[in-house]
Amino acid sequence: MKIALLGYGKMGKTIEAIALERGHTIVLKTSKTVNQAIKNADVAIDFSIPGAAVNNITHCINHNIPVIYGTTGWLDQYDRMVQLCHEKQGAFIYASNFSLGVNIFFQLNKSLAKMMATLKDYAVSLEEIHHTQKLDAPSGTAISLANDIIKNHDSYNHWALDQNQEKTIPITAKRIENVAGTHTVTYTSEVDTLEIKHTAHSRQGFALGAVVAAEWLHGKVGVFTMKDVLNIG
Ligand SMILES: NC(=O)C1=CN([C@@H]2O[C@H](COP(=O)(O)OP(=O)(O)OC[C@H]3O[C@@H](n4cnc5c(N)ncnc54)[C@H](O)[C@@H]3O)[C@@H](O)[C@H]2O)C=CC1
Ligand SMILES: O=C(O)C1=N[C@H](C(=O)O)C[C@H](O)C1
Repeated sequence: MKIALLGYGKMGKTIEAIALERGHTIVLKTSKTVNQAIKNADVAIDFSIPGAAVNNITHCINHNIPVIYGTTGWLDQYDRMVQLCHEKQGAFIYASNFSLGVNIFFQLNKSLAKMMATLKDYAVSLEEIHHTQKLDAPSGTAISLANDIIKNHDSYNHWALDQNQEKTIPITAKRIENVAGTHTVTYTSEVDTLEIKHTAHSRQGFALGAVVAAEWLHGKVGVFTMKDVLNIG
């Protein structure tokens, strides 16, 4: 496949190495506004900045290029981009986290939330830890985990960063040098604590997942998720 890399930073470079290993060609790598060279691509993979989301996705969809979208921190525009994709019969996958491990963790989190929903003595909280260059907080993955708890546990209807309020899942975001991404979901009662945790050892898992998603999306029309790609859940 001919791949356009939108965002050629830490993730863009890791994806490039994996894509080349898997026999793909990189026809465009940009860290600025998308340019005309994108017309030669079979698929675009975007790991850039939140402020570029609407422009980059719109540009790809208008040029009929399928989009793998990994950038986090722009979800207020998600429904608008989904609508555009349907209107133009494009192809689009957004995932807050493309790694296989986290997508299994998402399933565990949903099952655990269903089990804990009847156990009113336990209070849930989330913690995410990332490297110090990260622009958004809380992480996209933490937001996905919180939203999945809200859908499956009737004691909660909101999440909030660093706030303890009624019916609200508190999320703590820590920034520590060189941490690729750690997410912990904790249920605490008077008598004990129950925790599930995912620790990324590097960016390899995110990058491999994004390339696998691009291979899967090639030739398809519609809006999909990593659940479709991995056939889980
Ligand atoms: N969904 C997932 O699995 C993962 C998502 N991410 C997300 O990916 C994004 C990028 O992460 P990193 O590579 O660590 O950041 P980074 O800062 O290393 O790279 C971002 C790059 O995008 C460039 N850029 C700025 N404006 C642009 C534009 N308009 N078009 C294209 N590129 C532009 C920047 O110059 C920079 O080179 C973040 O939002 C992060 O949260 C990161 C890891 C995994
Ligand atoms: O910025 C990062 O690095 C990461 N961002 C994603 C997120 O916001 O959840 C995924 C991963 O945790 C790494």
